[in-house]
This record gives sequence, structure tokens and C-alpha cells, in this order.
Amino acid sequence: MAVEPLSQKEIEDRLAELPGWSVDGDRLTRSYRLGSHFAAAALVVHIAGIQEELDHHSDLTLGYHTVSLSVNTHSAGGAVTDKDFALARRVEDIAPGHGAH
Ligand SMILES: C[C@H](O)[C@H](O)[C@H]1CNC2=NC(N)=NC(=O)C2=N1
Repeated sequence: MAVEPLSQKEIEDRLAELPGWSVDGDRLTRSYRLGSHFAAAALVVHIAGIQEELDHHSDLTLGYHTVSLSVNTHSAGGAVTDKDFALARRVEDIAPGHGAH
């Protein structure tokens, strides 16, 4: 099934449901802060599993006490699509369990 780029209005509506996330250029992004480097690494591994399950992969950056995601949809020409928001929603659901904020 083809994945279509979202309109600006569709992006704004979806962002309203995902506090902490923003669209920067053509990428959906969020950074989390965690209590330790190992906690951040564990969140990265958990997100990697979700990304494999969804077959949709962000650029995922592990910092000292931080994890940052940046994602768009390659198959839609690098636009933001519902696949990006589906990944963001799944990450939001598990991040608090890692103490991420
Ligand atoms: C073959 C495989 O389904 C594709 O390459 C997937 C993998 N992960 C992906 N991740 C992202 N962010 N965009 C894609 O279009 C994409 N496509």
C-alpha cells in the first residue's frame, strides 16, 4: 500500500496528540532525557525492536542521558507520513516505563 505525505493540517492535528514531538523540516523528531546512560541505551534497544516490528526506522541517537529520534518515510520521498506518527505513538507508549521524559 502506498504511503502518502501528510498535509500541513494533518501534521498539525497529529502533533496535537503527541506533546514533545515536532516537525523540523521534513522530519518528525523528539528527544528524551533519562536518568542514566544505561537507561538511555535500554530505551534505544526497546525502540529498535519496535522499529523492526513496524519495519519503519528512525535515525536514533544515543547521548549521555538522552535518546533522540528523527524520522521520515523514505518510500514517500522523505516526507512525513502516518508511518512516522505510528512509530512515534508506539515510542510514547513505552518511553515512560524507562523513566524517559
Ligand atoms: C524494505 C523495507 O520495507 C523498507 O526499506 C522500509 C524499512 N524502513 C523504513 N524506514 C523509514 N523511515 N522509511 C521507509 O520508507 C522505510 N522503508
